[in-house]
Amino acid sequence: MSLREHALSLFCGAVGTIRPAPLLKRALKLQRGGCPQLLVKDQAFPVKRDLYLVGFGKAVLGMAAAAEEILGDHLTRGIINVPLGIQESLQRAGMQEMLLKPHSKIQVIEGAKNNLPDAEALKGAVAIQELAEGLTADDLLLVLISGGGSALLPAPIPPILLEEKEKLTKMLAARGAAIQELNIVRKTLSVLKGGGLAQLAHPAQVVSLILSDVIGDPLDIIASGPTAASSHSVQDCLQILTKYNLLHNLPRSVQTVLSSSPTKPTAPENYAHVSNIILGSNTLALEEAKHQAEGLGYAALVLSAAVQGEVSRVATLYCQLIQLLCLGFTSLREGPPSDELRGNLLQLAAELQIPGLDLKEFLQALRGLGPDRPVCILAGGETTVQLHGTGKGGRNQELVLHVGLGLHKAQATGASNPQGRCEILFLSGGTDGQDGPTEAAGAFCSPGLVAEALQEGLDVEAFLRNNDSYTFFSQFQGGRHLLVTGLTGTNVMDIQAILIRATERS
Ligand SMILES: Nc1ncnc2c1ncn2[C@@H]1O[C@H](COP(=O)(O)OP(=O)(O)OP(=O)(O)O)[C@@H](O)[C@H]1O
Ligand SMILES: O=C(O)[C@H](O)CO
Repeated sequence: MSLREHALSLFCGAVGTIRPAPLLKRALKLQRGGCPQLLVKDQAFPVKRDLYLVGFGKAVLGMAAAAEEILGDHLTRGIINVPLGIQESLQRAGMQEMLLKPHSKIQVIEGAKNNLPDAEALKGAVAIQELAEGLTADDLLLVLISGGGSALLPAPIPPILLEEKEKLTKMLAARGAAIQELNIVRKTLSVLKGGGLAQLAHPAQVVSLILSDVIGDPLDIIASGPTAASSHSVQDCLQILTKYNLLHNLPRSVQTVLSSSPTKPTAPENYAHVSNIILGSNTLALEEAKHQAEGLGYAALVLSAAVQGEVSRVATLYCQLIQLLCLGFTSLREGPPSDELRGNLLQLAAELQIPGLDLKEFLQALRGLGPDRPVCILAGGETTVQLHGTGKGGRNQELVLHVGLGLHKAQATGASNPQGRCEILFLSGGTDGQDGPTEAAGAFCSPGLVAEALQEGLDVEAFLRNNDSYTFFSQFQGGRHLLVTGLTGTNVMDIQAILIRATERS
């Protein structure tokens, strides 16, 4: 099998393991009988009277289908907001288990085309708000949450208009704001985010089941934390708007809301009726990919499930790591080139501040890998892209293009070229199957990409300058290097894989 086939199979295996149905079936049970109870992991919640379900996010359709199967007749009614086209896409992909059955008690609202809030998503948010407001102390509200939930649950505080809020979040994203920053702003301007939904559902018992797509699994940031106590204040929001130079151009409506926002978030004791439970995350996906890589004969290591930072800096980290791995396949394993690369890598990792990453320890583990086995390094997380061009792309495709360029430059300038002894493949893909506003999940590259593209008249650097990675990969060798999976119905951020094997013994 080619490295590319291996990489694809690892990616699909990783995504398979964080599919909503298996996750939910493992975590959620209904104990029937005189006084039924909802069992979630090791917690029990009595179902005193009616059981309602709401949900929002890219993975929520499959979560809802599995939940309805488990809850059966005990479910009174549900509403979920899911991405536009997801039912058709899953139907086409034959993923029946992710679809609701005919006569389901759950109403599905599709919206947020290209992950942007729109009128349909707003309609869904209003319906969810009304359901939550009507609950009593005898009701239980099961909330299904996954990434993409922010765009699918827009409820701007009046007089802010949806378009105004959308424009502001778009500007923040384009200026490179991280998801934490973006969602702190969204929370301040929203009725349902930042714990708003949980407060409206009070006094009902609220149980939220969450698929995390944010580094470190912070409950108050994932989907902007509609059922989590917020640790952020309006002051934090103002700081972010100042940082991105947006404070002085705010619409009047936003200014009005900011000036009348409470200075402190709702106190945690007001969340006694809420339980937020994480069901799955990027870590789980990487564990599965590692397991599968080992099955394919690789010596596999997970670098981190929290890779973050500006996309070109992260690409440099991966390029240096690849160079170092290639040295492992040559007689240059120890000595000056290797020491220099190690030093550079440590510096870069310190700059990127990847939470929990002990690169020294990782490099030590790398040294321990046998010299003859192919190597697979896995990582996950979410990079940030500063949009300065007008092209079409996503952070995974842009990362892959940067890595291709970096490997090309290293090849061209390296005195002793360790890449020559290895076959190398790099993959980066979004587990949701959609990288930015494109039809691809990500892309693959190997060190020959830049030279081969030039033969087709494609200048990689020009595409990068215009943030046009999708157009590049669509044109390059007939789109062969795009990773296209279709919407997967799940979402735990992005996954990267580096696969390397020796082409000759050194
Ligand atoms: N032309 C482009 N080139 C590179 N990246 C882009 C481009 N256009 C948008 N992006 C990036 O795509 C990201 C949005 O992609 P996507 O819709 O996949 O969001 P997401 O973060 O996965 O969403 P969620 O976390 O809500 O599921 C933003 O980080 C944005 O900067
Ligand atoms: O919806 C969102 O806010 C992002 O996907 C992070 O959870």
